[in-house]
Amino acid sequence: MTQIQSGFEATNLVFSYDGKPILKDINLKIKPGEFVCLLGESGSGKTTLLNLLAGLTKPNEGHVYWNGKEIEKPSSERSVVFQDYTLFPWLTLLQNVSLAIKKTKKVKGSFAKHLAEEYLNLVGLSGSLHKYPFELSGGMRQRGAIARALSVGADALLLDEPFGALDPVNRASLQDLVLELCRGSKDRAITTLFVTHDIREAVYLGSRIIVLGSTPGRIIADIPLDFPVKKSRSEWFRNEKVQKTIVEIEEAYHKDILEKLGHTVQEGASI
Ligand SMILES: Nc1ncnc2c1ncn2[C@@H]1O[C@H](COP(=O)(O)OP(=O)(O)OP(=O)(O)O)[C@@H](O)[C@H]1O
Repeated sequence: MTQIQSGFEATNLVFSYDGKPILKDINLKIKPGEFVCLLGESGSGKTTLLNLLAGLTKPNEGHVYWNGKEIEKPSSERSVVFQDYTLFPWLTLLQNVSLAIKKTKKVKGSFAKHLAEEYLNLVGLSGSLHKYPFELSGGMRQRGAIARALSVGADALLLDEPFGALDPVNRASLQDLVLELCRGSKDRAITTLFVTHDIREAVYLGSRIIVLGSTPGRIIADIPLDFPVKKSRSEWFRNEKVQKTIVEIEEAYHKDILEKLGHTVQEGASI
């Protein structure tokens, strides 16, 4: 069955590991250019959902589409960035990114190198092209991973807690970089799914937030965001609307916990 909807679409998704239900009744559309942050407590199935959209896993029931075509396997159209740095340790930054370009775009080595340099410049790593991953800080390695993910021409970026291991300063700087790369350009809208445990990070980055409740994972809140333009970070976080949204999301978590303890919560109730 082919869907005409572009971007991501998941319909009636069910997923289990060894008979244990992990995701249930997931119906989700992510429009081209949307930046969706996925929150949910540990074990709620965030990585599993990301893997399904990446094509790394297949659903037991239901369908997952990218630009109207059923997702059967991973594709360079949808790049993934994990928390653990995934650069090849035996290659320099430049070689890591060039190799990805050569493999996916089938271009000559010299052109791949040129393109790789452009992407590494874009993420602020022009001074470290010939360094090996072990010579770089965690933040620099994640910049490299983002450059590599984008350099293959991906239209979708799937990021799984990419900044979870970074200190607050590096984390803030990487957040702004991702915002600029994914949401900054009108010419090339990158559809993004960003998994995080950090509500503030989700609110800062997302154009929409989805919260997964657990056992089994299902969508318990789907919140579109429309905030003022970000100038000063601290000022932005003091904004009343921003603060109200952070509280609303905390309440969604709380509601899920109440439900698990046996309290009645109306199905599909909005928060
Ligand atoms: N390969 C696997 N085999 C069996 N069970 C798995 C496998 N991968 C994940 N699980 C289980 O599936 C459930 C969901 O895992 P998943 O990693 O998707 O959750 P998560 O929300 O991303 O968690 P976290 O926030 O801790 O990363 C967990 O109970 C986990 O133990």
